[in-house]
Amino acid sequence: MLLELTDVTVSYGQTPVLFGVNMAIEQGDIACLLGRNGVGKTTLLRSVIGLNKVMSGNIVFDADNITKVPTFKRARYGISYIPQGREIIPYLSVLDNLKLGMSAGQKKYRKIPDEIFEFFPMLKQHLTRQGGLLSGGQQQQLAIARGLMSNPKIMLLDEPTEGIQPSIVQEIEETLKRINREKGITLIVVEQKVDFARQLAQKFFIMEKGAVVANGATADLSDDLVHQYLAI
Ligand SMILES: Nc1ncnc2c1ncn2[C@@H]1O[C@H](COP(=O)(O)OP(=O)(O)OP(=O)(O)O)[C@@H](O)[C@H]1O
Repeated sequence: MLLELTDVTVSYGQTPVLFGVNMAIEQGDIACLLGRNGVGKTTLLRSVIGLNKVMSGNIVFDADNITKVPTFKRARYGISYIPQGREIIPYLSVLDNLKLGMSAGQKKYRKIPDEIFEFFPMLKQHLTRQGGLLSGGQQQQLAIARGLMSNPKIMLLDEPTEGIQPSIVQEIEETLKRINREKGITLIVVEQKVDFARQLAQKFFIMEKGAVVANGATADLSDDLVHQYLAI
């Protein structure tokens, strides 16, 4: 198992948000994390990268217990987090935004590796442009590329298709599949769009009220489950 969460509990102040989450991700998986607004999906990703403190339970990554390891060290272990809203630095160039990702990982690149531009050819044409001037879809691609710069084993993506036009969503889906296939990088993707999740991922986890309540192969993600846990 590459990543295993056991009985993970997280609170904001006195308010518990995750109640004993269990989740197991194998090396090479593409897993989607589904659930209605506010059930704790973002909190779960933030706990894995160390931005939310775990009150009880354990997070084991690549055979190491990382529950109390600080965020910067988790990046060195090979965990990359691409937050919702992408968090591109608007006044920095595309190149400088990419370089920000370099320092996070264990292996430090001295220049942007060519493969980044093979996955995202668009970035090469816009290297000197300010990040804030890119379209939403381009910023998302930049955020994923920046996440790759730390040479991760796993990437945690929070709603990578949110607010992005359908043609770019398709492109992002294909690129994520290539990153998984060609680099063997495991992906956990928080997603609202069930169709996108079904096409991208082989496995699903559904959350409800701070816990994982269903999981399995996306081929078995039934309309009943969608209705019960995801329909608004
Ligand atoms: N910084 C915070 N302080 C207090 N409560 C918070 C904070 N961040 C989130 N919450 C609460 O924790 C719960 C889980 O939020 P979280 O963002 O993890 O859910 P989510 O499933 O990712 O939702 P969404 O799809 O809206 O992003 C919600 O009730 C939310 O209001």
